Amino acid sequence: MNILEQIHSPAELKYLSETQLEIVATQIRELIVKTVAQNGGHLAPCLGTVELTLALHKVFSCPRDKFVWDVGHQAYAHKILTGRLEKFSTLRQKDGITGFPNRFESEYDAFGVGHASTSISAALGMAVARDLDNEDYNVIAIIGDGALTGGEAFEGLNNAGMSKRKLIVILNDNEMSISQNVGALSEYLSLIRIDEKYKRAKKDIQRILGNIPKIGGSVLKTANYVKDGVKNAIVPGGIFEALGFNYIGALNGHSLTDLINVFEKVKANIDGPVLIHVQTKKGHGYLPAENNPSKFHGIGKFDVLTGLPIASNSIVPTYTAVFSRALIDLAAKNKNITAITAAMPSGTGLQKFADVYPKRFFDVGIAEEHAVTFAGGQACIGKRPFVALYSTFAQRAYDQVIHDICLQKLPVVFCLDRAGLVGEDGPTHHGVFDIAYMRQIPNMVVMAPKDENELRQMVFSAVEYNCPCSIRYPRGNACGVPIEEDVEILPLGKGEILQDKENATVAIIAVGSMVKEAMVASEKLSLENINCSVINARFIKPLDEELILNIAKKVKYVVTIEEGILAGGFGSAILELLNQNKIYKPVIRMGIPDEFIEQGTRNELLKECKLTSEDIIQTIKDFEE
Ligand SMILES: Cc1ncc(C[n+]2csc(CCOP(=O)(O)OP(=O)(O)O)c2C)c(N)n1
Ligand SMILES: CC(=O)[C@@H](O)[C@H](O)COP(=O)(O)O
Ligand SMILES: [Mg+2]
Repeated sequence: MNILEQIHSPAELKYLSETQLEIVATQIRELIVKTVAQNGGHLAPCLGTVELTLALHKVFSCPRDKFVWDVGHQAYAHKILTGRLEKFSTLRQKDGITGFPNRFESEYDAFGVGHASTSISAALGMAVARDLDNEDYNVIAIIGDGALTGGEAFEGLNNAGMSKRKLIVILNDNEMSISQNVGALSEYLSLIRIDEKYKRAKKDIQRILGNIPKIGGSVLKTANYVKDGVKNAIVPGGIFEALGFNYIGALNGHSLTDLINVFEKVKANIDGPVLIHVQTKKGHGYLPAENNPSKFHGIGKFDVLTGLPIASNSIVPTYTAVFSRALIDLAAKNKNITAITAAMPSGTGLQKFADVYPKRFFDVGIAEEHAVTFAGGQACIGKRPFVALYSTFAQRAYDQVIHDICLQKLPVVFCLDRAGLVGEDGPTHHGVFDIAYMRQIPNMVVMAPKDENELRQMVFSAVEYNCPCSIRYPRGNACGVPIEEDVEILPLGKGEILQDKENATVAIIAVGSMVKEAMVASEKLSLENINCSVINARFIKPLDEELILNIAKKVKYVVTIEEGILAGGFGSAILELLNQNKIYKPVIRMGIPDEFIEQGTRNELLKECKLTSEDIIQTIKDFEE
C-alpha cells in the first residue's frame, strides 16, 4: 500500500500513526533515490532529513507555520509532502521542480534559498512581521551544521537571541558540510554530540519530564534549570544559550518518536528563541550515500543498485581539474603560494592541492567574506594566496574584494569557478555577475581563458602581475586542446587576434567560454561569404585597447559575446572604449539578458540565452540583411 501517494497535503500527516509515518519515510526515501539517480541532485543531504521533515509537518501547520530551509538542498522530502509528488520526477529539469525551495514554486516554500546561512535572518524577519501583525504562527529555520559556519547565521542568531521573539531554529547536525565540516563550532558540536555524561544526564531529566503528563510552568522551569545546570557543568559554554536561545538536544534526528515528542512540547511551551539540536546521518537509508556522503552530496545520474555514477565518457578534463593541476605546479615553484576555499575543497579542485601541500591549504568553512580578508592578511606578509570560489558564492565577499584587497593593491588571485550558466542548480547558482562586478573595481585585473591551456597560462601569469586578479572559468569540461607544460606568461592586458580578414565587415570580440563559439561561427559564415575578424579578448580589464580599436576601425560593426550579464559586462566595456575613441559604429552585444535564468542543462540554457555559434551566425546574418 502506497500511503505517500494518498497524501495530498501535509495536514493529512496529522492523522497518521507513527507506524504509518515510518512507512511514508521509506516511500519518500525510495522516491528520492530513484529520482536523483535519474536526474542528479543532492541525495545525501535529502536522505538525512526525511524523518525531520515528516515530524515538522506532523506537528506544525505549514504553510501557516513558516519553514525556512537553509541552502535548501535538503528539502526534497518537504517538496514531496507539499503537493509536488506528481511533478517530482521533473526535479532540476528545465521547466521542472527546482532543486531548492522557491517562493514562486509553492506557498509552502517560505523563503527562496540556495546560498547558505540565510535562514535565521529570514526567519527572524518573518517573526518580527508576525508580531507586528499580532499573529501567532510559528517560524522555523532549519539550518545545517555547515551552514551554521557562515557569518550571516551568527548575525541572525545574535539578533534573534537578543530579540526574545518566539523563533525555532532546528540545527540539522550531520557532522558534515559538503565534506568534513571545519572550525571551532564544529568541534563544539561534537562535544555535545558525544558527551556520554551529558547524554545520560539529559536522558534522566527528560525521563523525569516525560513522566509528568501536565508539567506546570514552575515545575518545568525548575526541571529545566536542573537540566541546564547539568549541561553547563558538563558541556562548557552552551554557546546557544549564551546567545539567548533555549537549547534542546541533541535529539536523534531519525527517531520520529523523539522528534514529534520534542516538537509538540516546544510548540506548546515556546516563549522565546529555541534552538533544537537534531543529530542526523547524511545519506541515511541508502548505503552507498551513507558510506560516502561527500560523493553523494551533489551527484549526477547513478545506478541505484551499485551506487556507481553513470559517468560521461569524456576524456576532456574539467576546467576545475586544469586549475587544480596548474596551482599545484605553480606551488612547486613558489613556496609562497597558498590556497583557500570556503567549504568547497572538492568542487574547486583544491582538495588535490591540499593532498600535496596540506600546510598551504585552508578551508575556512562557509565563510567567503572571511576567506577573502584572510587572504588579504596572508598577502600582507608576502604570501601569494589563491582564493577559489564559485562565482556565485564570491558575491558574498564583494566588499571584502574592494575594501580589503583592491584598495590595498594586495596580490590575491580569485579563481572563480562555475562562472557562467551552471545548469540544473539554476538562478541561485549561475555565476553570471562576476565580469560586471569585478571590472568595476580599480586595481583589479579580470581575465577569462578561451580554453584549458590559457587557463593554465593565466594561473601562472597572475602571480607575475603581482596585483589583485580574477580568473573566471565555467563549470564542466574544457575544450580538449593540448596543455603545454612549459607555460607562456601572458602579457598583461594583451588580447589575441584569432582571425583578421582584410575584407572583414564585422569583428567578433569574444571572451572566455564564448571564444570557441565565435570561431565556429566565423568559419561557417565565411562559407557564406560573410567575412569576420575574431578577437580573443583574454582580458576584460585592462582591455587591449590598441588591438580592439585597430580592428574596430576596419569593420562596419562589432559583435561582442560573453557568458555573463550584459548590464555592465564585457560588451559594455567595449562600447565604452569605442565611444571614448569616437568610433561610432554599431556594437551588437550578446550575453545574458537582464533576468534570472532558470534551471536546465547548461546546453539548454546557452541555447535559451542565444550564446551558441548558431546564434552568432544568425545575429550576424540578420544584421547583414
Ligand atoms: C554561500 C554559500 N557557500 C557555499 C555553498 C555551497 N554549499 C552548499 S551545501 C554546503 C554544505 C552545507 O552543509 P550543511 O549546512 O551542514 O548541510 P548538509 O549538506 O550537511 O546537509 C555548501 C558549502 C552555498 N550553498 N552557499
Ligand atoms: C547546494 C550547493 O550549493 C552545492 O552543492 C552546489 O550545488 C554544488 O555545485 P556543483 O555541482 O557545480 O559543484
Ligand atoms: Mg551538515
